[in-house]
Amino acid sequence: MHLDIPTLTFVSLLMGIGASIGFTSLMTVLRNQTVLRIWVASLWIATLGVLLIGLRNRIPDLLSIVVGNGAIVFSNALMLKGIAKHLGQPMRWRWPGCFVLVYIGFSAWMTYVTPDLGMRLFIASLQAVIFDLAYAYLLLRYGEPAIRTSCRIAAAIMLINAVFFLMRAFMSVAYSAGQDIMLAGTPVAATYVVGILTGLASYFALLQLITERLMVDLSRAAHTDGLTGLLNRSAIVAEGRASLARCQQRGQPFTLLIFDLDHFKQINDRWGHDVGDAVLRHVTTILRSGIDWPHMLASRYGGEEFVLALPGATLEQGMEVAEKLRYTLAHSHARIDHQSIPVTASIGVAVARPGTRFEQLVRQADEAMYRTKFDGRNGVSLAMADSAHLAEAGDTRC
Ligand SMILES: Nc1nc2c(ncn2[C@@H]2O[C@H](COP(=O)(O)OP(=O)(O)OP(=O)(O)O)[C@@H](O)[C@H]2O)c(=O)[nH]1
Repeated sequence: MHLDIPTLTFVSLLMGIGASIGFTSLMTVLRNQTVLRIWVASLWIATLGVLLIGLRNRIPDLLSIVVGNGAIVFSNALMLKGIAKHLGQPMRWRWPGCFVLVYIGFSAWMTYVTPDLGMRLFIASLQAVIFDLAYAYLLLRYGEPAIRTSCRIAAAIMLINAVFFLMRAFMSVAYSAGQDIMLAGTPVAATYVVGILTGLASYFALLQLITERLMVDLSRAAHTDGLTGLLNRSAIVAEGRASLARCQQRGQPFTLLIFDLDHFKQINDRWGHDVGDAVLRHVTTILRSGIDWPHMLASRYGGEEFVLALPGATLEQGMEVAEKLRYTLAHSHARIDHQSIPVTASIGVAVARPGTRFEQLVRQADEAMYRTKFDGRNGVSLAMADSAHLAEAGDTRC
């Protein structure tokens, strides 16, 4: 077996074509993954670059060296853009764009003005090192905890890539090669073999990034309400049960609030369902910005009904939170399409007793909430058992 550079370039080309086809077919299934589109474009452009470089001596130098290397550096910039997008970071084209242009200019200079294969190889390797370090930096710096495993693995592969390209930058080129990379000699050929392996690892790293992101997105979608982003009904029941059990084990109190928007049907009937939806989002914003309780669980339980679980909150603290919520909602009209829509809520509060199950607590708070509706809405009521408890203690709030 003779692993010369043309053979290795051909293997790289086949691998690039295979990976590009594979990622393209994946894109047809995962249509809404815009990141995948960017990476697919990057892979095809890199493959084109390898093809043009591989056709050295068969096509003009302008195409083989300048356009070929330009395609590779542009594909690297696209890969960076995709990684930034994957991590939810905006990336402006200014610096990567300048880098690409300077690199292309340099390739042309080193081809036509002062031809120097060694220097060309050195700079080409250095640009790869810079991009690999940039990928790894982004992945380690901005990978959110939920997708950290795939980010760390990908970053490790990119760092190995960077080390490999750094070694290639200092490889000596055979004297007899002249300006032809295909004759650069055994040390450079050996780096091609390593490059094929690390390239393969990079494809798997991309797949892993996409897979972990999809799993996190799916799990989030299964737990959250699409309109408000709050927990959905089944998620609050599951998480509420666990939270209540923890509080009961530690002997801590646990209070639950249910609130239902008043006359919500009238909002829908008068302004339409879109405005109704916007009102639900407005209520969510008030909830998120106005109520700050450690480890609070907030959920849209049904249509215009919300549940708040307050682990560690006593009855009195739960009542305070409920009153604050009622007051804030009643004094913050939803401003939608230049209209000011008054929003009030009827709230029910229940505190867990020893052995109370989460579902029981929800039922008790729900009954209290219906009493608020009955009493004229825009108010707070306690569950029966809790009212009796407060009355015994001489508190008249119930
Ligand atoms: N816009 C919008 N409306 C919803 C959604 N889910 C449920 N609704 C509407 O919420 C309204 C609830 O009406 P009702 O149960 O009569 O309650 P209400 O008008 O708030 O009256 P009270 O609860 O007695 O104060 C219905 O018109 C539902 O169509 C939703 O996701 N978006």
